[in-house]
Amino acid sequence: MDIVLVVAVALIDADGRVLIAKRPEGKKLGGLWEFPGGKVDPGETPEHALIRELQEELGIDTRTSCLAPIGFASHAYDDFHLLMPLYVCRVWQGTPSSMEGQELAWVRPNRLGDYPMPPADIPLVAQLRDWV
Ligand SMILES: Nc1nc2c([nH]c(=O)n2[C@H]2C[C@H](O)[C@@H](COP(=O)(O)OP(=O)(O)OP(=O)(O)O)O2)c(=O)[nH]1
Repeated sequence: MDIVLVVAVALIDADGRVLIAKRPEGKKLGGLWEFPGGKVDPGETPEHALIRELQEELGIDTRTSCLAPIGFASHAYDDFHLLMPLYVCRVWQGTPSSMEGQELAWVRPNRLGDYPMPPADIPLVAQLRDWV
């Protein structure tokens, strides 16, 4: 089974809320809420992949020193094994807005359970709640 490396980030605003984005309907895991991020390209560091994804998806800029790793998901999907480090980030430039049409939501950590997320994310949400 291929291991796919995906990086994700919990952006946390001044009120302690976390940004999640809704995966488009019709796609794999469509309609579920996820942390911003995506696949790490060959030759790319996880941090640079995340900085790139944040520019592409949300139109914001951050840097490696503003990314703190807090845990990871290791989850067997039917067709691949997901390895996904989760970072938190509290400092960025710009205002996150949906560049790719995904619905966005700022959510208190204790309300994340109201938003259906991919199975890989469930243990990560618990780790995030402990951390925030
Ligand atoms: N960004 C992100 N991806 C997640 C999360 N949880 C989770 O299982 N994933 C999965 C969904 C996708 O299979 C993969 C992310 O890759 P991607 O963002 O490039 O995915 P995609 O669906 O656009 O691409 P693809 O799988 O259709 O090729 O990781 C999460 O919280 N954030």
